[in-house]
Amino acid sequence: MNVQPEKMQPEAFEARLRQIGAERYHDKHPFHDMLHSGRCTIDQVRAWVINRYYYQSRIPMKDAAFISRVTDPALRREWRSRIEDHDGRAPGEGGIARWLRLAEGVGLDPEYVASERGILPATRFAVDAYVHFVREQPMLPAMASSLTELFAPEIHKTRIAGLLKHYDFASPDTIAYFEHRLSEAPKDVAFGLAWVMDHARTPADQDAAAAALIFKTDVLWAQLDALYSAYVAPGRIPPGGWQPHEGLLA
Ligand SMILES: O=C(O)c1cc(C(=O)O)c2c(n1)C(=O)C(=O)c1cc(C(=O)O)[nH]c1-2
Repeated sequence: MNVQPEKMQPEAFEARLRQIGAERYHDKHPFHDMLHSGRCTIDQVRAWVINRYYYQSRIPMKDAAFISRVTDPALRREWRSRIEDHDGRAPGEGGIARWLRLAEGVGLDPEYVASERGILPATRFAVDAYVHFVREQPMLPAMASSLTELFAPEIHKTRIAGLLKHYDFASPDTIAYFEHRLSEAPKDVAFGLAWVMDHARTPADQDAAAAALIFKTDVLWAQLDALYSAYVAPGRIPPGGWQPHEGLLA
């Protein structure tokens, strides 16, 4: 006789999702250790800022892809604040503009950074995979893939403290991006988690949500692996990758 797998109770299911973060979130990546403890050179910080820009730039596109599939106006209304958080409501506002202020703070020309030149191939592949995932997968895994943000406030706090302590470029203005995320991310993820808990109605749904979260931790991890390989060890910058003298402020 076939034994049907049992649906996990809400507490156990949430614990399963949190365990994925505990084991796989990119706060454990050695590049983050270096960055937060002041062991990055300025060029390694610049490489991170340039590559991470690509992630930032694609987040509102993936949220727009998500919204484009939503039939419920209430869910669209809820989700669109994510796009506004990144794009702002006027030029110069929002997360992308704040990221470009960080770019300037580390001595990079924001126009160079926004041009997306010098992005590592693996960064592009990983980030594009996230956008495609959200565009193509069923709504439940698409939503669940954003739940890495459950773990983001802790890393943002560590980053704010670490950057302010160790790097001359760090000031409340240059790192304002992270301060804003401290209030934006918990609001988004509280909604996303409640929605996933509510809509994961079968064991297969729960498995799909967990797999989506694992996929997303891979998206984040792969970006840091690419950065580490190009700019830390072995220090092999792939063709087209940013070269440390490029894109600097005059
Ligand atoms: O600095 C980080 O470690 C980090 C991680 C993540 C994440 O967990 O995906 C996001 C962010 N930052 C972030 O700033 C952000 O706007 C964001 C949006 C999303 C998403 O999946 O919708 N993740 C993240």
